[in-house]
Amino acid sequence: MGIMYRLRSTTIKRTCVITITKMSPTIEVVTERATLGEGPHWDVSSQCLYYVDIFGQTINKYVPSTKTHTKARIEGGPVTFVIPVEGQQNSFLIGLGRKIAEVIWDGLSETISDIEILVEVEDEIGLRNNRLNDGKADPSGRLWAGTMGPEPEIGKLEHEKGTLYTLIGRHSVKEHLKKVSISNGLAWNVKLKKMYYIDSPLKTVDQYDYNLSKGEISNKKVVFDLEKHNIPGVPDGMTIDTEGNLWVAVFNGSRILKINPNTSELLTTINFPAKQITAAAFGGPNLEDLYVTSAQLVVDGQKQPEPAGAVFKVTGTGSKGLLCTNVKLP
Ligand SMILES: O=C(O)[C@H](O)[C@@H](O)[C@H](O)[C@H](O)CO
Ligand SMILES: [Zn+2]
Repeated sequence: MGIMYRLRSTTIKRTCVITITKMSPTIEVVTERATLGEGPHWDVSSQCLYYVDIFGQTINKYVPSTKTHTKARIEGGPVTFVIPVEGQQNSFLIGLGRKIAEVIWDGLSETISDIEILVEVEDEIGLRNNRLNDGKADPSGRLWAGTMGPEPEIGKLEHEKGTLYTLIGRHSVKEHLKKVSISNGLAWNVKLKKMYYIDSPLKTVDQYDYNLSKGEISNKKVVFDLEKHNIPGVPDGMTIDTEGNLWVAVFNGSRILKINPNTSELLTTINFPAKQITAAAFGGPNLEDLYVTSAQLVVDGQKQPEPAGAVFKVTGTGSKGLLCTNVKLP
């Protein structure tokens, strides 16, 4: 964005030349179509994007430099997130139904080479049809992941049955929020000591005070309300840029919102040729490319046309992302 002023300094009168370069992001489809693409994570060391197809039950890798896409199928339930384990090649934490597991994958084969279940949550009567959803590592590498209630048909959800957890030991979790409906977007601002969180059906983006060393949240405050802005759909995944602005995917809203959580302002909207936009992550050599996942879920008998389900690469947003943190196994 170039703003240029030319001043005639000798007099009070001034000539002002203002050049405003309007931001014009370009959107490109970079992968084949998933059923429910989710959880994009940029891995700096390998310069590639990892993401999941929740209902396709795959973990996926996209390498921009060679434009190659590989995936491995995992049996045992919906695969809800995939995050590389810090310092351990080929090792990832995944959400698998109600389980958190460590898998070993070389990023090339169509199958994983090993899996170890670390924890199973909500294994009690009344909660067994829940499943995990979004998961992310906070800036210290601590895993946060939450669940959602049963949704036998898309859009017909049992509300307030989920919980938001952190992984505090290799085989144990700690509860942070109960009565969550669809645990979704997570982002952190270390400088401001905030965590941002989305429980989709609330249609809000929430902020919590965040104690990074203890991994504790408090003091909920709504920082953005989609209904107040007449935005259709529900907020899903999100990511944060270097200026502290949030990039929120809107499921059933065909868009990404760039919002300032400190002023509650809507700064930019990017529209996509797919309705079910699920999540976003900055990647690329300078963390300036925004990778956006989407879905092609059939809602009310309606199929989502091409390219729904693909991963989109957005260039020219004028923003730069914060690093996606890999997970540190406790
Ligand atoms: O994308 C996600 O985060 C979740 O898997 C859900 O939000 C589903 O998309 C939704 O439940 C469909 O209705
Ligand atoms: Zn999501």
